[in-house]
Amino acid sequence: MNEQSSPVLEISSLSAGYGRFDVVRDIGLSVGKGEAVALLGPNGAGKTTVLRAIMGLVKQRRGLIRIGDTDVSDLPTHRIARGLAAIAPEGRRLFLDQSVEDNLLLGALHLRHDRTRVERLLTSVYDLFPVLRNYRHRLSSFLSGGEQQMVAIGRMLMSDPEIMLLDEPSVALSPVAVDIVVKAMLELRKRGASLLLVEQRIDVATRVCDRLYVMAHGEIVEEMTPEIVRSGGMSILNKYLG
Ligand SMILES: Nc1ncnc2c1ncn2[C@@H]1O[C@H](COP(=O)(O)OP(=O)(O)OP(=O)(O)O)[C@@H](O)[C@H]1O
Repeated sequence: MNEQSSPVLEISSLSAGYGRFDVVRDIGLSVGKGEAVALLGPNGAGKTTVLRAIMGLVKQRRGLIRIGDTDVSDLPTHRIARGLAAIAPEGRRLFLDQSVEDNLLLGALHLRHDRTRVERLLTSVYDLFPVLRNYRHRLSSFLSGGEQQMVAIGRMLMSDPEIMLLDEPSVALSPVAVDIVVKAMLELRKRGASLLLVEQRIDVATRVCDRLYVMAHGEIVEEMTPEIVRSGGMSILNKYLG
């Protein structure tokens, strides 16, 4: 993390899970303002659960989650989604029977009384993904997987959040679409966004992020930088990722 900036997201001693079971335990991590951080790990390690806990989507959670100056540990999802955190979830979760623009506007529901701001945000999404401007009135079901991922990222941007959470945005996409998504994340970084990216692809995580946390069996087991990965850390990552 950039030493000068105070973290935009700070998690300490987080345990969370479903039913009676904690699937993540004693998680501590931070994301600085303007920083991009990756959560890597094998299937079932608990990465998505950490993102869901930040959004308040996992009922059973203990520990501290702070976004900016706000303790969100006990806040309901609809409060967190009002500009504190937003997620581009695994599987995208679009309303496929709705147009591209209607899906985007769903991200800005809490801003609907500020039409100027909503228009500005829409413009910024269409500048990031120009193809969506052409498809704005098209049903989302007619889009390719890559285009649907753009809508999911765009919907996240529409809430103008302090921290953006992306859950495996590269999964099941063509190489060309992965490249577009990576370039979009790099552009978001240029715009000053703070990102927490769940990834299985080490190449995507190292291209986009300043730091990488590795999760296994519900715990954070390593923290490294892309430089460390490139200078020998790959063998450590392979131990966990297979
Ligand atoms: N809604 C749920 N109810 C019960 N258990 C769940 C639920 N969602 C996830 N789990 C379990 O929690 C554990 C962690 O899942 P999670 O989705 O957080 O892992 P992940 O690291 O994101 O993996 P993947 O890459 O496969 O998505 C898994 O054992 C999973 O089966």
